[in-house]
Order: sequence, then structure tokens, then C-alpha cells
Amino acid sequence: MASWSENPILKVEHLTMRFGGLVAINDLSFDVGRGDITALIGPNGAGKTTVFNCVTGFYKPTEGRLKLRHHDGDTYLLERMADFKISRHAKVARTFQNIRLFGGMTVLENLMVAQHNPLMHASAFSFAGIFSLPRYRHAEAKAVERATYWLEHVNLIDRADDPAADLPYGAQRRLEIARAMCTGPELLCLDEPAAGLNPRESAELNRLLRYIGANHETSILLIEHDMSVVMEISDHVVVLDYGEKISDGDPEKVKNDPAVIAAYLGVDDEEVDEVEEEVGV
Ligand SMILES: Nc1ncnc2c1ncn2[C@@H]1O[C@H](COP(=O)(O)OP(=O)(O)OP(=O)(O)O)[C@@H](O)[C@H]1O
Repeated sequence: MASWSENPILKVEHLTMRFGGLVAINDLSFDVGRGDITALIGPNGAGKTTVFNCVTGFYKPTEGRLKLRHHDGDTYLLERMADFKISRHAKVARTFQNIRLFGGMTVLENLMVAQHNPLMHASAFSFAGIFSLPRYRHAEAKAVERATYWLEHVNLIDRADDPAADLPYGAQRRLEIARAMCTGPELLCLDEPAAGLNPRESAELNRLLRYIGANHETSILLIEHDMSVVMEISDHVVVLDYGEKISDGDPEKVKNDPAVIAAYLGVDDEEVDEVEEEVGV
């Protein structure tokens, strides 16, 4: 049995999402393995972002179930939860296709804002914070420690006091991941993390994602168009086309799957043999 079936953190079961007459996702099922890097790929309009939006609670699925199980065994049915509860209680964090940092705030402040919930709690919703009581000071020190840890791991510690908007594009992408990691997620959803990166930045991103997978109890689900990134770092690849799953397996299996080649090259099933010959599979 595949590792992702043996120990899944997320089970997507019979997910369907309709927008009026348009079926964006149709009866989709797949598993995300605990500790794995799982890539969701497919041609434009295949439904990848819609899956992300269902997992993170931005959309309520028309049908289906999204079952998330933490490493301590706590289970959450995401399709029944409001989006803020999905991030806070189910511990699902995400980044977006377009960078959404607070550009006017410093790099460090961006990571402190991400830890707003525990800090507000520790401040008893301002009182303990205003009077700087020990429990608030302790929570604040912990938040700074966590932010510093991630700034070191994304190579941005030297830029901690600079406005986030002053960072180069690739560094902003890494800061977004650091910000998501500051929330201590069990599942990290990354929407096209390698988009717009140069080869050096892309290699740095790969290293960071592998580090997260190996050293933290965070599983990663990512959407990515850059096949070199997908093939290099993924443990598991799920391929969508027109809202349906057309392939699912390790990168090697998926890379050689005629249905995937056909979907990417936009040919009919009957032409697959021809295409395989052309690409030398
Ligand atoms: N809010 C919405 N209302 C109506 N249709 C939508 C909505 N969101 C997505 N769709 C449609 O659902 C289908 C899947 O879109 P989606 O953005 O999930 O695809 P994608 O695989 O992420 O594409 P891309 O790689 O281009 O980002 C598309 O036909 C899209 O137009």
C-alpha cells in the first residue's frame, strides 16, 4: 500500500464543487500522506486552486468530505468548519499565488502578526499586554524566538528590520512560507511557491521545503506548474484535468503516465501513443 494511504493526514473523499452549471471538481478522492510533500498538478483550469479553497475553507464544497487528522489523533471535518477555525484549530496554513505580505511592516513584524492569536490570548485581550504582565512577556518572547528561528531558516535574519516590500521577489516568497510556519501548521498549503523564481531561488525553496518536511510535524500540499520543482521534491503527485483525477502516484509513475502526457499536451486519448513516441517515453 502507498505510504500516503497508510498514514494520511488529509483524506479528500468524493469532493465535488459546482459553480452554477460549471463543475470545477467532480467526485475527486485522494490522500495526502503525513510528512510528505504532495503536489497537485494539472493544466490551467483543472481545478487545483478550487481544491485548495475547499481545504482552507474559502469555499464550502457542494459535496464530499475533507478529513484531517493531526499527529495526536484529533480529527477535523474541514467541510463543516469556518475558514478561521480551519486555520486556528485544524492548523491548516496557506500561501497564495500572489504574495500577500504586509509590505509596510518589517520582516519581523510580519511574523509577529502571524502569531496574533496566541499573543492576544496571553494578553487577556489587551489587559495583560498593556501592563506587561509576566505571562504576556513570556508569550511575546516565545513569539520572537519562533520568528527568529524561521528568519534564520529562510535566510532573512539580516533583513528582519527592513520593510517586507523592500525584499526581492524570491525573498518575499520565502517570508510568506516563514509566516505560515510561525502558526505551527500540521498542513501547509502552498499555491505555486516557485512561480517567478530564478533557478537559484528555486533551489533554495526546494531546500527549505525539504527541511520543513524532515524537521517539523508539517505535511505539505502544493500546487506547482514548474515540473522540475515537482519532480525533484514531491513524494506524491496527484494530477487533475477538468476537475477529475487522471493520475496519482510517485513522481516517476506520474511522469510516465500517458494520460498525464496527453492532458499536458492537450491531445485526445487516441493520440497518446503518438505523443509518447514523440516525447520518448
Ligand atoms: N468562484 C468561481 N466562480 C465560478 N467559476 C470558478 C470559480 N473559481 C473557479 N472557477 C472555475 O473552476 C474551474 C477551475 O478553476 P481553478 O482556478 O480551480 O483551476 P486551476 O487548476 O487552479 O487553474 P490555474 O492553473 O490556471 O490556476 C475553472 O473553469 C474556473 O473558471
